[in-house]
Amino acid sequence: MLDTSVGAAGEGMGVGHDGFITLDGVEKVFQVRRKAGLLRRERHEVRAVDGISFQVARGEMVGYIGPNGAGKSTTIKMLTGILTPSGGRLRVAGIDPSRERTRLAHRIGVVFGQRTTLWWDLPLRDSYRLMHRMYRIPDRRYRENLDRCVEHLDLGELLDVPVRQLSLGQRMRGDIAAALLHDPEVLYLDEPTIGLDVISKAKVRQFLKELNAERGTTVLLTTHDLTDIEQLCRRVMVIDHGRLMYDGSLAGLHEVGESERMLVVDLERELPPISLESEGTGPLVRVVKVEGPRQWLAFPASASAAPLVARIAAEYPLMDLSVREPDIEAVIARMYEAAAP
Ligand SMILES: Nc1ncnc2c1ncn2[C@@H]1O[C@H](COP(=O)(O)OP(=O)(O)OP(=O)(O)O)[C@@H](O)[C@H]1O
Repeated sequence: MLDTSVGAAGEGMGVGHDGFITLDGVEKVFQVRRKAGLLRRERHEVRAVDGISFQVARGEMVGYIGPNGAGKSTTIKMLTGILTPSGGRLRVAGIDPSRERTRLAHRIGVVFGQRTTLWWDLPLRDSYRLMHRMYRIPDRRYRENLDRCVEHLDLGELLDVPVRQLSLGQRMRGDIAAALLHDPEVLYLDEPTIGLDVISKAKVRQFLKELNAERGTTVLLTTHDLTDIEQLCRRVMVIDHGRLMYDGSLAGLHEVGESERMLVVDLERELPPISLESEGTGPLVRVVKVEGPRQWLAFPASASAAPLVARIAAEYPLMDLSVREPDIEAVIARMYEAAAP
């Protein structure tokens, strides 16, 4: 197991962030029973979160990533008070979530991408009205917040549609609005862009950026999409097997993992492999595959794609181009390899 905070120098090392959200040695152990023979079942422990400590300052937007089963959702559930930690100390805005869950609920918003907090049979509008009453949101504030969400999340045409009839992407936008109607100071987003098309993803990200800039909302974001992190978070924490493995910048994580991003280039015609050299440093890209007019070029994930795109556009007959992020599992696997003796 790697040490915690393998992070990049300087940024976001888990120190120096005053603690609006504070975790100190937090643990969550589940007791499960599993089959051990035809009739016998034995008890066994799952350490979903295994002694995690970090602080998030007010107004920060932090990515919280890791492979499946790493302990991300369990952490978020403890931060909302849904689950009680088995050990350690946890505070959100000075509140112990599991002891004062209702008081905390007025100050936080939560979006679980895989599940909805909306009423399945009701149109969005009615779900929002119920929240208006539940959270006792002043009328004017409610209307302003709803208008803003409707505009930025494109909900106008969806307000009278029952939630069960919405697509996953539409439902997600509806859920994000629901989490924001009461002006939460902290927003937990668990896979908020899952199932969204490229345009909806861009809209949601833009909206979150504005929310953070204008209202200073603190955001903890769990995602499998590294582009979410790249565009929203200066700081990323990586969790694996319930432990904090890294706390720093995304570029730093790519450096530690020596990961690569991929340019997928569509040329006007079939051509020999693209070659981009730079004086002194040698090749800037590595051609991984050529299939007719399409070429796949790998480059270090910590480098900027913009100058490479500009060079390709200037030197080759370019039709189309996209950038693919490395997946989180691959980055983490390389992190382990890099740390192995
Ligand atoms: N209620 C529960 N009872 C028993 N085990 C659980 C429970 N909830 C989670 N776990 C286990 O705890 C571990 C962490 O799960 P968690 O859902 O927090 O992971 P995750 O990082 O959110 O994963 P994913 O990306 O797949 O959502 C997993 O091994 C999971 O099976």
